[in-house]
Amino acid sequence: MTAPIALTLGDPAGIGPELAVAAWQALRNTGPVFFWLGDPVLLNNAVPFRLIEKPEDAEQTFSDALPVLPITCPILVTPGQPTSDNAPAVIESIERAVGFVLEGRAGGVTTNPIAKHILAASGFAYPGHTEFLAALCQTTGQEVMMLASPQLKVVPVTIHVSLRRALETLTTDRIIAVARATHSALQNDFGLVSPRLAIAGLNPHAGEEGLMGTEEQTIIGPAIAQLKNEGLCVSGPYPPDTMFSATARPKYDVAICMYHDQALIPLKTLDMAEGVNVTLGLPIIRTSPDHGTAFDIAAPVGSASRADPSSLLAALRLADFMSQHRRGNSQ
Ligand SMILES: NC(=O)c1ccc[n+]([C@@H]2O[C@H](COP(=O)([O-])OP(=O)(O)OC[C@H]3O[C@@H](n4cnc5c(N)ncnc54)[C@H](O)[C@@H]3O)[C@@H](O)[C@H]2O)c1
Ligand SMILES: N[C@H](C(=O)O)[C@H](O)COP(=O)(O)O
Repeated sequence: MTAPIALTLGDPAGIGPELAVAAWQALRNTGPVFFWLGDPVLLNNAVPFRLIEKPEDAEQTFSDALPVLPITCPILVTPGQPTSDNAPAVIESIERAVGFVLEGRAGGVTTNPIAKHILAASGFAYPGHTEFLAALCQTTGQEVMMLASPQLKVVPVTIHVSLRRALETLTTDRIIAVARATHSALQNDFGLVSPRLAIAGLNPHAGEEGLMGTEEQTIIGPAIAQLKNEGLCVSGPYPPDTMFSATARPKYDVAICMYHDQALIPLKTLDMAEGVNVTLGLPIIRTSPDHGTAFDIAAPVGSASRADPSSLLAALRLADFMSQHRRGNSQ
C-alpha cells in the first residue's frame, strides 16, 4: 500500500474545488488515492464526501466518497471573486500537506493553483509555492521548478522575478546548481540513466558570437564547461527560438532555460492539458497542474463546470509515480 497524495485547497475562488471533485470522480475506482485539504462547504453537498482526521483514513473511503481533511475558509467563497481574507486557509492547507509528507504519512503533495497577488496582499512573503515549499522543508535556495509533459521537460533557472531581475541574478553558479539538481532528479525520480540536458542561450541567436549579447560567453558557456567536466551530458547554449522545434526536442531530455517564460511558453503552448509542474531539489515530492486559478471560468461545485481536470490528473498520477519510484529505490 502506498501513502495517499495530499491535494491542497488552492485559491478557493478558483477552479481548485471543481477540479478536486472531477479528479476524485475520475480516479475513485483506479487511484491513485488522494485526500483533499479543503473546506467541505465548497462541495455544496453535490458530491459524496467523508471528513477524515488523518491521511491514513483516505484509502478506505476513497472509492465511495471524496476524503476531505477539513480546512475552514474564514470568508464565504464566491467563485471568481478571490479575497485575501481566505489566505490563512490557503496557506494552512499547504503547510499541513507538507507536514504530512515530511512525516511519511502522505506520499506527496499536489497543489491546486494559488493566486500569488491575492496571497501577497495578505502579507504572504513568498512569490509562489516553489519558494514556500522550500522554506517549509528548510531547503531555501535549493528549489528548482520543472514543467514536464509528454512532449517536453523545461526548467527555468530564474523563476518568479521580473525579466530585469532575472538578468541581474543569472549566474554561472546558479546555472550549475540548477543543472545538477535537474540531472539527479531525472535519474532518481524519472529513471533516466544519463539525462541529456540542453542549455538555452539568453540572447537572439544565442548571442551570435557576441554580436547580440555576451552572456553566452561570460555566464552560460562556463557553466556548460564545468558541467561537462563533472561528466554530465550537457550541450548548448542553443538559440532559444529553434531549440523547441519538433526536430530538436527528441535530442534532449530537458531544456534548461534562463528565465520563466523562455521555459513555460513552449511547454504550455505544446501541452497545456498534460503539463505538470514538479518541484525538484526538495526532500518531498510536489506536483501541480501547469495552469492557474482560472477565475474567469470558476463555478460552484455541482453546477456545469468548464474546468478541464487533465493537468491535475496528470499531476496526481505523476506524484504517485514518483512516490512509488522512491519507495522502490529505498527497499
Ligand atoms: N500552480 C499555481 O499555483 C499557478 C500556476 C499558474 C498561475 N497561477 C496563478 O493563477 C492566476 C491566474 O493566472 P493566469 O490567468 O495567467 O493563468 P490561468 O492558467 O489561470 O488561466 C489562463 C486561461 O486558461 C484558462 N484555463 C486555465 N486552466 C484551465 C482549465 N483547467 N480548464 C479550462 N480552462 C483553463 C483560464 O480560464 C484562462 O482563460 C495568477 O494569479 C497566477 O499567480 C498559479
Ligand atoms: N510559475 C508557474 C506557472 O506559471 O505555471 C506557477 O506560477 C506556479 O508556480 P508555483 O508552483 O511556484 O506556485
